[in-house]
Amino acid sequence: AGESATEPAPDPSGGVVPFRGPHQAGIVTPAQDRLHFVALDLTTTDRRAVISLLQRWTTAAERMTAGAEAAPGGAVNRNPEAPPSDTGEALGLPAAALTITFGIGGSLLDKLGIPRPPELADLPPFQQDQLDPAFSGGDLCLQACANDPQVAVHAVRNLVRTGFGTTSVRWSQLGFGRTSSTSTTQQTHRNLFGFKDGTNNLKAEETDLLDQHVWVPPEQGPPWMAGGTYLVARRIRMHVETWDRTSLAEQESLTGRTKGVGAPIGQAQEFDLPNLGPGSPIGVDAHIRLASAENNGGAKILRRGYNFVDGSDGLGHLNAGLFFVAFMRDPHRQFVPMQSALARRDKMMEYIEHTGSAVFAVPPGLGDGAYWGRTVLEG
Ligand SMILES: C=CC1=C(C)c2cc3[nH]c(cc4nc(cc5[nH]c(cc1n2)c(C)c5CCC(=O)O)C(CCC(=O)O)=C4C)c(C)c3C=C
Ligand SMILES: [Fe+2]
Repeated sequence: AGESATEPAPDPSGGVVPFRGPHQAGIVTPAQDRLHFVALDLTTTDRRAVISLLQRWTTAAERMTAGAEAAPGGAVNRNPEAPPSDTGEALGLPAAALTITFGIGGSLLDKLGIPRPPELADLPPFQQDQLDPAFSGGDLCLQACANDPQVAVHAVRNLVRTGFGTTSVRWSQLGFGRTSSTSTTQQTHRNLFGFKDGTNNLKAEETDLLDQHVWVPPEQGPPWMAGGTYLVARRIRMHVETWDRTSLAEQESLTGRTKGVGAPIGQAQEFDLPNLGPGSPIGVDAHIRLASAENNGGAKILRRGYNFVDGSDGLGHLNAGLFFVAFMRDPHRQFVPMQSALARRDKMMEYIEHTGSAVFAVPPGLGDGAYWGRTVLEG
């Protein structure tokens, strides 16, 4: 009985996700368990230096997503008198479904004299924003997701290291538990309020809806964004201690869903459709009503966020929350109305605080031989 010794054991870490394709990986890829997100600023405006970095980043990222070291020679097989070309902490670890998604901030385009697409205009301020510049903006971003935190951190660390002299880290965020499902094959995980999060998300299998809400069509422009998407990141602190003193009934009514099953209030099962029409048992200020497509002119987004706990705040509270990441065709027609409605009316706002914000253009996926940003920088 049992498995034969010669049978390869299934790779529980998720294997290798293809790096090249029509869209970048890490968007509709089934959400991995861990995140390391970094925003960087250019330290030069020399376009050739930026192109050279993006070429080296692409090569290193493609290697690492395949489970290889960042550069040939790696951690131990090169000149012992020189620093190793890979930092080494992922030696012997599988690829763990690592994806690295690359994004460009409006500020990078300004610095290099490239016109910003209107979708990349700065977000307006929202009521109750408590944004910290130390957690906002950035010329470039790299989103590394994997099923092993060491693999995600290794990827970001080696890319940051490669960028030395051309970029510097502006801010970074670790996430430890996905709060979104991006495929119907995945179970819904829970956020730090204890609720299933990601139930009514766009899913990889809904290709028509992705074309409608996520992927930039060629006619939208600019040409270098066709097949790409825009990423909105919000670092949202959650006051979990206050939430934990709130009754279950109040928690469910604020959310608009039950805590156990995750069903819309008034329904029995998680994936039952919410009744938002006349006589609805879901409150007028419930989170899922305010964020729904019905309340936002039909707008939907692909959420791909992560829980975080960044230690404590020195005042006896966890510095915990949701690192909200979402992909969409146009932040101003999708995220902005949603967040405006939530900031104005969502009673959940009493328990949360938006402390960081950034928007990035995520160009389409790469064909053979192409490097990140080529079509933007070479015209
Ligand atoms: C502007 C967009 C959104 C922000 C910011 C946001 C923050 C946020 N959300 C939760 C918890 C839940 N959100 C849920 C659903 C949901 N949230 C958004 C958008 C934002 N959330 C949307 C579009 C939806 C789907 C609405 C619908 O049509 O049903 C849910 C319910 C489960 C689910 O469908 O995912 C929970 C729970 C927190 C805690 C939070 C900030 C910290
Ligand atoms: Fe939400």
